[in-house]
Amino acid sequence: MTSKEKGILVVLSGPSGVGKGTVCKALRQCAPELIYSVSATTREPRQGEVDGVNYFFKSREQFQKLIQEDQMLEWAEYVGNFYGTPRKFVEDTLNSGKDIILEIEVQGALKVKQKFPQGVFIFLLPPSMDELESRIVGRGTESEESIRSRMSVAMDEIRLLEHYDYAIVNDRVELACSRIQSIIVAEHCRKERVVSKIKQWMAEVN
Ligand SMILES: Nc1nc2c(ncn2[C@@H]2O[C@H](COP(=O)(O)OP(=O)(O)O)[C@@H](O)[C@H]2O)c(=O)[nH]1
Ligand SMILES: Nc1ncnc2c1ncn2[C@@H]1O[C@H](COP(=O)(O)OP(=O)(O)O)[C@@H](O)[C@H]1O
Repeated sequence: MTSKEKGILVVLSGPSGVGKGTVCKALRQCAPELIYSVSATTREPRQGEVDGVNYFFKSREQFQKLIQEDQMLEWAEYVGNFYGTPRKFVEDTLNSGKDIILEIEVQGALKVKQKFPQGVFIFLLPPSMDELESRIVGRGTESEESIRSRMSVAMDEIRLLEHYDYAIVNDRVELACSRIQSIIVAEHCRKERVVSKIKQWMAEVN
């Protein structure tokens, strides 16, 4: 009997405006087999965002209830709002052998790392801090106050890069995308991932 390999949990973090959402959207085209975790948040939907697709939009009370019921794999407060990863979807996806990507901020990523040290942690960097600011401003979704808050936490986030396995500069979306794909392919080839299978072969031979 062969036991099913679990999927790989990939965490993608990076400061606001670096292009996480854009790169994930591009990844959906070039890596359709990758599953995306949809987070819950208390922030207001932006224009065009759809409940259940971009986020599960929740009131603070609903969000607190999810935490109390232990339905969150991790959660964090970011610039005045709560964000969290629904636990069951992640666990079910990994158990079914599929890879899943979580696009989450650094505090949450560190909590995930405690629970899933075998996860793959990727940090997306901007080509420069000036370019980061132009991207947040250029997106046109944030108030001046929100832009200031996001820029002020950006350096603190980048300081936590040491906890990640990989750093990718998002200079061009297609390049960032293919770098992430390459990382996932390489992680699938890690010898640790096939050890259990080899042990099983050995047991069958003996
Ligand atoms: N910890 C945690 N962070 C999340 C989650 N979902 C999104 N985030 C992060 O929350 C931050 C703010 O997200 P958002 O309001 O969509 O703003 P944006 O990053 O400027 O597009 C980003 O760093 C996201 O990666 C989650 O489930 N958990
Ligand atoms: N490689 C890139 N080059 C130029 N602009 C980019 C690049 N990646 C993303 N952008 C732009 O930067 C802005 C912020 O991207 P977004 O994906 O919303 O960032 P995040 O999800 O990290 O907050 C968007 O207007 C997007 O079109």
